[in-house]
Amino acid sequence: MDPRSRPYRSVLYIPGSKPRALDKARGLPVDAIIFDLEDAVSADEKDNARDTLKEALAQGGYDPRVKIVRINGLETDWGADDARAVCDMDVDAVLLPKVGSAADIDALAKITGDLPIWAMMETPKAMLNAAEIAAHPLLTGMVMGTNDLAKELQTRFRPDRLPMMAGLGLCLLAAKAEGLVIVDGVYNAFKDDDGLAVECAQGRDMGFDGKTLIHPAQVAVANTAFAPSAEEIDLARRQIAAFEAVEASGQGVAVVDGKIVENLHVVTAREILAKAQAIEALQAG
Ligand SMILES: CC(C)(COP(=O)(O)OP(=O)(O)OC[C@H]1O[C@@H](n2cnc3c(N)ncnc32)[C@H](O)[C@@H]1OP(=O)(O)O)[C@@H](O)C(=O)NCCC(=O)NCCSC(=O)C[C@H](O)C(=O)O
Ligand SMILES: [Mg+2]
Repeated sequence: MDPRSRPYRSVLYIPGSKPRALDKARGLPVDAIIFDLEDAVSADEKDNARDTLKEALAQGGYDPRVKIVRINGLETDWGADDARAVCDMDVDAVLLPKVGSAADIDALAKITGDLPIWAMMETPKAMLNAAEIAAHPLLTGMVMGTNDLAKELQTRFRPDRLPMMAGLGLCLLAAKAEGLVIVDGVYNAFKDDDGLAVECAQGRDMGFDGKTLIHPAQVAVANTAFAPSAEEIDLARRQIAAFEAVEASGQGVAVVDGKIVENLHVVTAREILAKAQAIEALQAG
């Protein structure tokens, strides 16, 4: 199944150590959840968090959201135990932090077998090796780790994210070339809805499938930003209708709102409608 056939507008991190947040997530309208054992969990809590998460997932209540567990790196004291534990959890994928190369994905797959893998793209080495990481046969998704990337690049946080653009662009190219899901990094100021909306719009325009989030208050903004708008849906329908009409008369180019519509635009229009339908189905289900 094409991993991009499901919506990924909102992808919420939930600390695996927080039972209250794990419970809260059962009622949140997010498209996907990253159950976190890495940076949201302190060293003292790591082992307990693994057990707490295992219990929460066994209880269930998270479907139909996509369920992903972010483990600690395999070079840490906890990574291998996390990876073994994930094999016994009912999840869709395992997320490996600080991936540097395709060899890191191979090392995880030795433990997790054929479970789909997602990669945190958050180091300069990952940006430079994005193509080989994306081409790994078990990889189905990428998550931008913009906090770690900023740290490694020694950049300042800027609203336009100019210092990150090269890295974001390389990962987008790699993910799109391989048909992977790719979601944007988090927006740290979780009470600033306006700033979040600006960053979501930028990510959406660049081609990200959605945004990773750290707080329930961010969900609605991301869900709106990454869904096709009513205007986009209307335009897509009119483009398809106009193109089918000219095609029936033996021509290959239609004009809608003063702009040409060719076969390739119709492909995009159909993708927009399919995405809108997938979102509707998710909300209904
Ligand atoms: C940021 C927070 C520490 C704030 O927590 P808190 O003070 O508890 O917030 P609220 O009181 O406003 O919470 C209201 C209710 O919502 C629940 N809650 C809060 N956060 C979450 C969540 N992420 N998922 C589900 N539910 C959540 C609270 O439990 C309250 O519930 P209730 O009492 O029942 O009403 C906190 O939001 C937080 O810890 N967020 C997650 C932080 C995190 O995951 N960080 C790691 C990921 S970011 C990262 O690592 C990026 C990447 O690697 C990079 O490099 O960029
Ligand atoms: Mg990180």
